[in-house]
Amino acid sequence: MSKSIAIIGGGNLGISIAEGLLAGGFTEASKITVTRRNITLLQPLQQKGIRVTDNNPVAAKDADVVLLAVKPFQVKEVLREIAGVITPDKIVVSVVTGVSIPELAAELPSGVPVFRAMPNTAIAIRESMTCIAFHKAGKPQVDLVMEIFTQLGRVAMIDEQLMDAATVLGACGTAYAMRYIRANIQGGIEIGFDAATASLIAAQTVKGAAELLLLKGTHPEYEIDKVTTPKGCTIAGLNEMEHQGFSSSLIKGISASFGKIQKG
Ligand SMILES: NC(=O)C1=CN([C@@H]2O[C@H](COP(=O)(O)OP(=O)(O)OC[C@H]3O[C@@H](n4cnc5c(N)ncnc54)[C@H](OP(=O)(O)O)[C@@H]3O)[C@@H](O)[C@H]2O)C=CC1
Ligand SMILES: O=C(O)[C@@H]1CCC=N1
Repeated sequence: MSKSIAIIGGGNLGISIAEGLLAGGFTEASKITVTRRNITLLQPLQQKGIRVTDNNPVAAKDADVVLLAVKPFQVKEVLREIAGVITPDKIVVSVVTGVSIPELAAELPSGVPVFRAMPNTAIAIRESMTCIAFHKAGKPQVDLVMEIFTQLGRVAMIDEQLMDAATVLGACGTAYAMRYIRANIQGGIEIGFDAATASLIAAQTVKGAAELLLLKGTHPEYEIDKVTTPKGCTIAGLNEMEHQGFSSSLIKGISASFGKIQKG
């Protein structure tokens, strides 16, 4: 029998997860419930057969898996609201940034398995990178959470202490990649393409480069060596990018995002 899942907080990420779960066939639409206070914004999900409500305890009571996708400052209030219906046979999964498993578990009855997962918005098309951490969960619960997220992209099991780093590299990373692609589009237009053609070339080129690494397991520099003809245009462009601080600016940006999470 397929599992039921309640997504508490149907915003950007909550909706993306619901869409991904539906597309992946994890469970039928009627077994997915999404909550938020302003449920009119969930109508597109409702039209797909997903249940929507503003009643968190009712949604959580009916679910095998309760997935928390509210903003960090909202999560404790939500947990207090649903704690009474969370029994140890349920699994709680939080995608909330910067709230630790002990902080989440402190608001719940003892014995409830608590997971943190850090996906990104590509979960809507089942191409997420999701890092997962847990304390004190049994194999069946771990297997179920893995099953959910492997349908939605790739998964890495990590120590919870790396969750902030995972947030930066995996979740913020989608925005960094978009900015890189946008810059390519801007450059592409400057050298002659219309915006639509530049967008297609930039996005598919980045996708192909990523697939080379994922499918072949090679190092980026190995693939770069194959593109850089001696005295050619690729190395001229790459070196100019590095003179302008390309890699350094990315590393500093990643570090700034990480610092921001750790400050709270
Ligand atoms: N966006 C991303 O790429 C990623 C986000 N995250 C984390 O996921 C979480 C959600 O982020 P994101 O989706 O971007 O944020 P959003 O603000 O888009 O979504 C949060 C949702 O929670 C709902 N909400 C607020 N209070 C309640 C409540 N009491 N009961 C039910 N629903 C409630 C809000 O709707 P309403 O006001 O109508 O109730 C809103 O739709 C955050 O903690 C974020 O750090 C993690 C990884 C990636
Ligand atoms: O920007 C943020 O704080 C959240 C965390 C990861 C993606 N969005």
